[in-house]
Amino acid sequence: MQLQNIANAGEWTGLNPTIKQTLLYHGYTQMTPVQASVIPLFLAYKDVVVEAVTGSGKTLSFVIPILEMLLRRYQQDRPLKKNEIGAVIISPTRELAQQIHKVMTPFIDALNEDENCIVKEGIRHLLFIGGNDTREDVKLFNEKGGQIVIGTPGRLDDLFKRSTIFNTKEVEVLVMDEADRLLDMGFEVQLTSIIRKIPKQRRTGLFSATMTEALTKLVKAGLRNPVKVQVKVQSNDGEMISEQKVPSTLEMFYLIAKPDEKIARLVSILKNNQEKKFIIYFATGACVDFFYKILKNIEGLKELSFHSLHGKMVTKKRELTFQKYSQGGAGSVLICTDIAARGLDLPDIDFVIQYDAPQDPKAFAHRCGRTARIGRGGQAVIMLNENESTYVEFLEIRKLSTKEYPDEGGVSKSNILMQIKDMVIGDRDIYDKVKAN
Ligand SMILES: Nc1ncnc2c1ncn2[C@@H]1O[C@H](COP(=O)(O)OP(=O)(O)OP(=O)(O)O)[C@@H](O)[C@H]1O
Repeated sequence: MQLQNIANAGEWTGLNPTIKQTLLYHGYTQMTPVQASVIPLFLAYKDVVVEAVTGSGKTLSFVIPILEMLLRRYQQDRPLKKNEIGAVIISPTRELAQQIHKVMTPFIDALNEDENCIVKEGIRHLLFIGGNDTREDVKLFNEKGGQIVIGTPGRLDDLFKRSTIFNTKEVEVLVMDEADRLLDMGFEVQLTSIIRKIPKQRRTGLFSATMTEALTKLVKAGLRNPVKVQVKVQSNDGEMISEQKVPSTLEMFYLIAKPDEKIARLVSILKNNQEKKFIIYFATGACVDFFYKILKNIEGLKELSFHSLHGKMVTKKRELTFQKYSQGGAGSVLICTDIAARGLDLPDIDFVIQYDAPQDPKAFAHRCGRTARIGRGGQAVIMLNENESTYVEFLEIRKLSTKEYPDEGGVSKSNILMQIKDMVIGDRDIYDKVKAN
């Protein structure tokens, strides 16, 4: 595999004028470094394995080439028939798939509005994710087809197997976003099954901020002589670092607290930084439900607006929560599991708190990466119990965090515990959650 290390941004060149106009309209005046490297490679029909820091613009680096390659095939007089798919994008979570769909929408709208667009029947991108009715998915595709499909691996595999109306023989581009996560989540069987249905003569892209050894197998099975793109990050002292997974505009801290002090420290951070937008990670869905009920009722936090998100919630509720939190400003707090650790692009998050250390060490960087995106600043704190203090060494070795978060005070531990006790006694539902924890 060839290795390309890049650090510089660049001008948008050689793109369809409508696509370029849409980029400029959105204020994307220049390509980010990852885009400057990946777009030309993809357009030169190379397979790519892309490892670039969180929030560096990886999504557009595959969205743009997919659209350009689709237009190109129509220019070459190779249009797609109604039930033929030209590109498949696989994402590990429903939220991320929805986000990719949303990033692509303005480009497709602009192309469809352009009377000179070569795709006269219109370009359609369809979203196929778990939680929705598969019969609706089939109906939707059957009605008008879709040249680009975006989805979660289980649902895509299911649809491609279940119904012969999805013709994948013309797929030219396959993208696996957060590719390492797709494998970690145990989707290897579904990925292999999808890959088998797609022609070998395709372009494939694997994208993530963190790559693992396990991916080597997938790369060997699914990619042909790929170029590996690693985007270097400039550290504060000017050194170029390629192993860094998070941007240098991110300030990272840890704090060590006894179990009975931890919640008071959390309350103190929230109370003392009410002008910020937060995301807080917990280990399980039960913890999320519990802290959601508790935190919003704690004195001093009632002005904040809390939202909760985990995998056991139904899709509609997940969508609604995500939408409300995205629109919320200062004082919005998302309480969630690792379901919201990767890929989600919420540019105005100021503060990431990891109340529970992640089980998978790679999730650390992805969680932190929800803030400080595209040159903005941000802070991230990981809260550790005393018996987890070796985690600090792990962070130091990885050059991730060496600063201890100061105790901002203003909160009495015994008062917080008293409030929680009252809430637990008064609420059977919370009581059950406490027992479950
Ligand atoms: N060329 C550009 N100029 C300015 N902003 C951009 C550009 N490209 C993308 N962005 C913005 O940067 C933000 C991050 O992009 P994106 O979500 O693609 O990052 P990512 O690398 O996929 O991050 P993660 O690893 O967390 O998934 C988005 O808000 C996007 O709109």
